[in-house]
Amino acid sequence: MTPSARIQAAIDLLDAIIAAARDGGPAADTLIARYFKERRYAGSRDRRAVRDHVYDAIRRVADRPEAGRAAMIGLVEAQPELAALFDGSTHAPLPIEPGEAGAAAGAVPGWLQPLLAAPVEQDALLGRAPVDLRVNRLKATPAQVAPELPDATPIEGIPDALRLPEGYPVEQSEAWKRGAVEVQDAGSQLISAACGAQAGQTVIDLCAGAGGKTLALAAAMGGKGRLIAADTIRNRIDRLAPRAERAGVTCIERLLLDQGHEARALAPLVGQADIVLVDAPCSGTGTWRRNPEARWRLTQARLDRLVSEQARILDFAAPLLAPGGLLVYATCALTDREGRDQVDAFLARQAGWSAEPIAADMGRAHGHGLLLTPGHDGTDGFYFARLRRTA
Ligand SMILES: C[S@@+](CC[C@H](N)C(=O)[O-])C[C@H]1O[C@@H](n2cnc3c(N)ncnc32)[C@H](O)[C@@H]1O
Repeated sequence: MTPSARIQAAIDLLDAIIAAARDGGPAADTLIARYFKERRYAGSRDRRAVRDHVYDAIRRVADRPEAGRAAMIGLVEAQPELAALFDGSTHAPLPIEPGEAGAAAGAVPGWLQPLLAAPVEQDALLGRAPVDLRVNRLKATPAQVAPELPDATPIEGIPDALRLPEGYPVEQSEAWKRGAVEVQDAGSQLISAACGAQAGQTVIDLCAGAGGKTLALAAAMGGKGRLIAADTIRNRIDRLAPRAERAGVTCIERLLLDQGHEARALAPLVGQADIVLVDAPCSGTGTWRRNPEARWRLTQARLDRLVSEQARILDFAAPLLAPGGLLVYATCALTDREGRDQVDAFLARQAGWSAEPIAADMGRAHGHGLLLTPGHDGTDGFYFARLRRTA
């Protein structure tokens, strides 16, 4: 492909990504993979170059643009050398017309800016994320892993965390293959640690997804106790099985919940749990470093739905705790509605609960919980709180 044809390919892909973001279609990565599957003539350098153009354009624009061409012309402002590639030759985009505007640059969609927690450094939300690892204590110690991953550095404040540079192919390392390390953002590791899970306890990971935090909880429990990983999406929870096998974890029970009727499957667990982790579905505003197109998908209506779903999940989570038990509420969101205010509303709604301070060397206290941000902590953005059942 010529450099100009790569620009046109990026424009075509951006058109598809914009439509998918508007209509709830596939993720950008899926669309890019499909696009190249149908174009075998594109070599690996073409693919990399097109992908870089696409993601540079996505990162630069906060509000979903009208069209791929506007997004790419916007990128020309940041990368003026691209302007000459709009030359109208075969497979190339037409020249940029005088006065033809590109999409405006920005980090956070305008409507969302006032909703983000005040301490959030908004410009840092689109930075490049490193590869964070959690050393799996069931298989190794950080000291044992260090010689296998000489590029890894420790992360202060999180004893089992290591950090590698962005894009490091960790899955090719022996340490990863034998399950001695898991890829997990340092912020996620802090949330699992805040659960304080111990061997022999009954622990429920209520929104377990593919089990990133479940595996961390299992390691903290030394692989002993009752650990239930629940979710409403079967293929997410199914992905946990091979991950648990690689990590050497055998104590996990997987539980598929029926959306809207979760209490049925959870009934035998009422009053049983020492710890329940609610890692709730959320706007993902803290994960834009890895998923910048999420900004083009989020709407006020979707945020409203997420906020009420989080409250509903908290309400069916609460009865699962034994008296004295701990509910950890977490989101990878940085809006106060999903974090601080959600916790305040829970405490106001439910009698017999109190928030506990969180002892951590990272983050900032915010309301009853802790706020982690890319700008302040170098982690993905999270909000989490520890809520104790007192009665
Ligand atoms: C933020 S993700 C969890 C990520 C996961 N804990 C991890 O560490 O990798 C939220 C999860 O909540 C699940 N979820 C959504 N609605 C739910 C519900 N009503 N009950 C339980 N899980 C739900 C979603 O399917 C999704 O997997």
